[in-house]
Amino acid sequence: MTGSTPAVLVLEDGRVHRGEQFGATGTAFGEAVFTTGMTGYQETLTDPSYRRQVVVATAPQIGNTGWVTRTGSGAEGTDEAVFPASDDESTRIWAAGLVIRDLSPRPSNWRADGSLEDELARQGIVGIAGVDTRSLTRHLRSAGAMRCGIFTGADADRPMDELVEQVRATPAMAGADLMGEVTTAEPYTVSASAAGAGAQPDQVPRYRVAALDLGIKTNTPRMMSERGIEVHVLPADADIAQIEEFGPDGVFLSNGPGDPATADVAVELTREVLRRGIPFFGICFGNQILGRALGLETYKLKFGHRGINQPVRDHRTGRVLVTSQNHGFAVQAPADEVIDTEFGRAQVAFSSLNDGVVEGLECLDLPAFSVQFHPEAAAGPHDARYLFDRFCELMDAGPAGRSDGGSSTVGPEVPDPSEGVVDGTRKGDA
Ligand SMILES: NC(=O)CC[C@H](N)C(=O)O
Repeated sequence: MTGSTPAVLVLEDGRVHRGEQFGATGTAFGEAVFTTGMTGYQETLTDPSYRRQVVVATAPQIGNTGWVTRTGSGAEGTDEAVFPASDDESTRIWAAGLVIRDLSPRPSNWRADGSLEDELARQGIVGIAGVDTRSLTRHLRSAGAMRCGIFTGADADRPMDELVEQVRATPAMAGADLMGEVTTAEPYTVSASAAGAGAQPDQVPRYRVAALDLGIKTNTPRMMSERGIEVHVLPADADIAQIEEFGPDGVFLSNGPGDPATADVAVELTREVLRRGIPFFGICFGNQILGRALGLETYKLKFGHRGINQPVRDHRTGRVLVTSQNHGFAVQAPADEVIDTEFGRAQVAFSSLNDGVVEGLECLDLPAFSVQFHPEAAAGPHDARYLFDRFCELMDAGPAGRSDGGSSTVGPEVPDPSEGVVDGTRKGDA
């Protein structure tokens, strides 16, 4: 760390923290949000959901695990087998800036081939170290997440009113429509892994899924691939015709940045999926969109849930899961009652054990569910990975209303079956 360049973090309410610049020099603006993970900064920074957010790490020392970019072939019997993939959750850092207390003087991780500081500099991301992140976090908890700016070098000495004014001129997170900035330009396919769920090579893929990329993390298609799912990742503006084109067994909606209240197009698409009874799974932004498709509202949380140590209760099993989370908005729904929707009955299926916030939804008359937390768990505990298996079970049962049955417990009624309903067979089944 250079340590010689001053930097200042300025919040929109006028609070100021002075520190030292690290990573890139310059100016960064975004919503100041804190994350409680002790590890996992690489996955956090490269998660597209952090677009336009300045991440405050509550863990006091950051950088210890360096930066892991090298990818291996995964070939058995070689060193490469143990690091088949980098820890990046996308192709770049999306967070707008990073606020920490101490930067680790050098990484200590046999997998790392770079350092956090070098990577921030390389990607032009401004960091500030030497901040009392405990006091800052307490402030964000009581005052709420808010806009901020990091200014480095000579800018750090400019008159404070000017800096605060500059921060206040930046757009707020409420009302932000950001998924178009992070989604893939072109569709792509992640093939099913032959080893997936013990599948025989001639049974791969076991399922084909259309995944709408609202800011998808790399580990999500990977989790699906490992279960024998061929994942067709589509840009955020894909329509129902593009999805139906390849007759998927299921539709997936990813995590993503911004305010779910702006995601009208994805909400309408989800309603089309529900009308057709196609098995549906959503994560994070995808949960908020399913909520809205069912007629529920979303709202902004005061400071959100971020980190890899967030406790959640699975209402179906009573199990407590420690989960990875990153959300600033949530679905408004009654926790303990069945909700009547246009698409039949639905209910809250998961809730936060910290504050009771809705952490997941399920439809009772259609094969559709979603979670506000991150079962792909990158970086995070693996408690919730079984939810990908739950999605597979829904796909095994097939679409709601399928005439050849299946083992589904979901009701046979499809509220409004449209033409072109998928019949549960895959192209490869003929
Ligand atoms: N990780 C996500 O998908 C976040 C969803 C949404 N942008 C929120 O902050 O709540």
